[in-house]
Amino acid sequence: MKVIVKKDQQKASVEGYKIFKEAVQSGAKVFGLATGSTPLTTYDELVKSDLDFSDSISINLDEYVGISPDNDQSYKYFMNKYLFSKKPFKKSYLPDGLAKDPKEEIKRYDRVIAEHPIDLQLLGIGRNGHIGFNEPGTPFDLETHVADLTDSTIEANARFFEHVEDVPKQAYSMGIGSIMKSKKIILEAFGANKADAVAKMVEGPVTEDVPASVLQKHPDVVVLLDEAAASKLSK
Ligand SMILES: N[C@@H]1[C@@H](O)[C@H](O)[C@@H](COP(=O)(O)O)O[C@@H]1O
Repeated sequence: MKVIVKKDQQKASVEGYKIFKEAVQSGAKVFGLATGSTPLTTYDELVKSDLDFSDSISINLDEYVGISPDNDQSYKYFMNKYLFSKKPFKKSYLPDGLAKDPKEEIKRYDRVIAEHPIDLQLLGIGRNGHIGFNEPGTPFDLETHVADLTDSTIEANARFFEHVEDVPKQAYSMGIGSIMKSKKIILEAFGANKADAVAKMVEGPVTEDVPASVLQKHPDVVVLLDEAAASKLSK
């Protein structure tokens, strides 16, 4: 794992942008994308740039179950608002939160990922070390699945909803098995409330209790941090 610490989120996001640029220049065509507040500033950098994704594919990590794409809390809505409307891709894939048959939807999404191997995957991290919606205890070899969100994730995401009861309890998530097949991975984490998860991910044992710790086993991961998120690393 290569760990890069910058003074603040803005400066770290410029590094994120540079990694996207290098990937584009070396022919990357499939980008794995994430939602949450963390990647927003990196998306801003992409939007400002002259990078062209009109011949590229994006595949998002996850989507809430039971939420329609035009609900402003859906991840589809989020991606359209912050990235796709300003920087279009040839084709953008997300799980369909309203799919009638979840088993079929899981198969469909696994096919999408298999047909479009991810060149560069962008990740955030949850306070409990989750990536995508792979919560603690999720087997490392799992592919797309419906995840039950933990109470801490529901609480963390409640800030985007009017009431905590409105936060969906389940989500489709790309599995760790698929994430680990990405050629290159950037994990971004900003703010003091991510410092524990970051220290466990980088310096702790590789364990399903801290899903992001699996990244220690991937050959090409860049961890981009601000100083607050790096504050519990030993060096
Ligand atoms: N499924 C998403 C994750 O992909 C994201 O990394 C995490 C952290 O979000 P934030 O970046 O807002 O802290 O939240 C959600 O649970």
